[in-house]
Amino acid sequence: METLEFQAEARQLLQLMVHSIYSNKDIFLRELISNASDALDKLRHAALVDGLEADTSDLHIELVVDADARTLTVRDNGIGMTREEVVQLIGTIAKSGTAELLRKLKESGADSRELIGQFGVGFYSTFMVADRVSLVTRKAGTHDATKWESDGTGTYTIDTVVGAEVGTTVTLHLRPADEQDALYDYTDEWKIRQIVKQYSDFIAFPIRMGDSVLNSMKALWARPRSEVSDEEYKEFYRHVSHDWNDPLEIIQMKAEGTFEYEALLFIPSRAPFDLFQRDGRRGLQLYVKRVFIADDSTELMPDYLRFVKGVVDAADLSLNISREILQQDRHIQMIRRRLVKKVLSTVKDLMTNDAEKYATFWREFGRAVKEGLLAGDDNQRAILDIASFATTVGAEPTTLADYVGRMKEGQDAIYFMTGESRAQVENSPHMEAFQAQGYEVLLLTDPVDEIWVDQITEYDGTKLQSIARGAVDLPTDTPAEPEKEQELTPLLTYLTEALGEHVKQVRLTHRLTTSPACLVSDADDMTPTLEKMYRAMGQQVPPVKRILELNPEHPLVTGLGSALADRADDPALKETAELLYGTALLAEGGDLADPARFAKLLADRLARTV
Ligand SMILES: Nc1ncnc2c1ncn2[C@@H]1O[C@H](COP(=O)(O)OP(=O)(O)OP(=O)(O)O)[C@@H](O)[C@H]1O
Repeated sequence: METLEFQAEARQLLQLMVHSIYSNKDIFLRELISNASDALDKLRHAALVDGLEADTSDLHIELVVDADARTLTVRDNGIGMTREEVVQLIGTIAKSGTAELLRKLKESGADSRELIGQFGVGFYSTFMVADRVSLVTRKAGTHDATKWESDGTGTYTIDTVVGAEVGTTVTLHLRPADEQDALYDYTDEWKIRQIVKQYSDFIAFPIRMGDSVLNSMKALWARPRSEVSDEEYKEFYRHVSHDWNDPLEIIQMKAEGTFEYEALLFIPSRAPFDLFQRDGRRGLQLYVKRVFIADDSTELMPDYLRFVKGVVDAADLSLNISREILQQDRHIQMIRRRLVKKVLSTVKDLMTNDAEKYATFWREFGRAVKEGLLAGDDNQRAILDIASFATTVGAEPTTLADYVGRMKEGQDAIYFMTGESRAQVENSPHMEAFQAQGYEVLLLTDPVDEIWVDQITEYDGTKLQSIARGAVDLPTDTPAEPEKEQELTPLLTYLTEALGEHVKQVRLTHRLTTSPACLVSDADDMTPTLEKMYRAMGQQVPPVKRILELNPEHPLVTGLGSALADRADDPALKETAELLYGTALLAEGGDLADPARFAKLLADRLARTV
């Protein structure tokens, strides 16, 4: 026998369990049954697809209570675990981001129940009700079994045993009941029946206690919506999603005819912590005629809808279909297309009928959904229709349709600006004329925004126009004064030369009202934020020079123009040019290439004025 230590994160999580942050302790049984059900699914699948030799004739879960010994045993004849798997799966928390989440959990205190829902604490929840837990498991296709035991503190023991059946048996040595603390007597058969009915009725395998079967085993997705209670849906959602929170929306679908399938999908009410992690949990469960085929089937949902959870039950697929074939299967592709359309149209309905739910949806998942704008399929328009964006008009996000409805007379484009934060974009000099003349501008600050605006140039016939790229002419601009501007031509030539290292062109603009200058990207060039993003991803991108635009009304600009006419060879001119460029960069929140030099130039100049 060996004594091993729990991994640090696992120990922390266990401690939280022992000190029971869940007010509802009954759920430990749901977790154990859920694991058992998964193990049974896996065994059936392995027998079917991988040709594993195993007895799958009577897959079931068995519950045994012993009031005298104060134990509750949950046994399944599913796939089981090897010794390595026990150490790996039970002794550690493999999921990335968990340490981070645990830290948050500690800090937040009150909110911990919601947060912990994201772990799916699974097996460890047994320590809420038991002071000792033992697990004996034998993997199908192997001979020896493994016995694991722990009191949920720092260590566990592990041993090889012989003579066990294939499958897993978990025995809980129950703590004394304490109903005031919602710790019930889990050797009470009635209590067990009630918990199973409440949380695990839909489990597809019989859950037996003595001679009776405790669950109805009805596939929830196959039952008409009117017959299923909200509670049942919620429990099922928890089973498929491992999310503690209630779903935001339930979508049920049924297709008959040449290709039949049923689907029960859920839109969560919260983004999982791993939504933007590459190894995050994603995909739907796939069944064929009620038989579980695969978990995490990413073939059924595009990546940008990776947060959608649920089950698809297809009638006409082969039971032993492999992952590779799934990806190519015409039927699967067709189902996927329909599911996507349905999810998008459901969100659209929320938009019209339940603004609050829609707002929650977009806040939690909008950033992911916008990735769909890059997917190059025919759903671009549908995604734009359900998207909303921060705007200079009010604190609430707006849809593109609403924006278009508010456009000013003569305005022919949807104006937007991308950047790293709302504050940065809102205060950027590019915004001045738009603000002054009352034009609404969308504030796009998600990294993905930088990319899709490059590919999508219009919405419903109205052009999308960045206010920080290319030349912008506002319909209400005051007409230019050609003579005055002509006077500045030598200055433009001079500055283009003097700042050649930093900018590709210097020109006049009407977009500024108070600032002397700003920087804009050429219509086809990469924006500085995008440049930064590529660099952060480790890609080599050559620095892109931008265009310096000057406000012909600003005294600094006109003054510099006259100074150039009077004393073209004054070295101070070049320094002023550099300061002008530097302030334009700072004003938009950019980074100076040589901050020390800028600071010195500025300090010298200030010294001369005090
Ligand atoms: N009865 C069982 N039979 C076979 N493997 C099991 C069994 N119970 C647990 N496991 C394995 O141990 C892993 C960890 O289980 P645990 O309940 O802690 O988390 P989980 O089921 O992966 O996810 P969640 O934490 O969301 O419940 C499972 O993923 C599974 O591989």
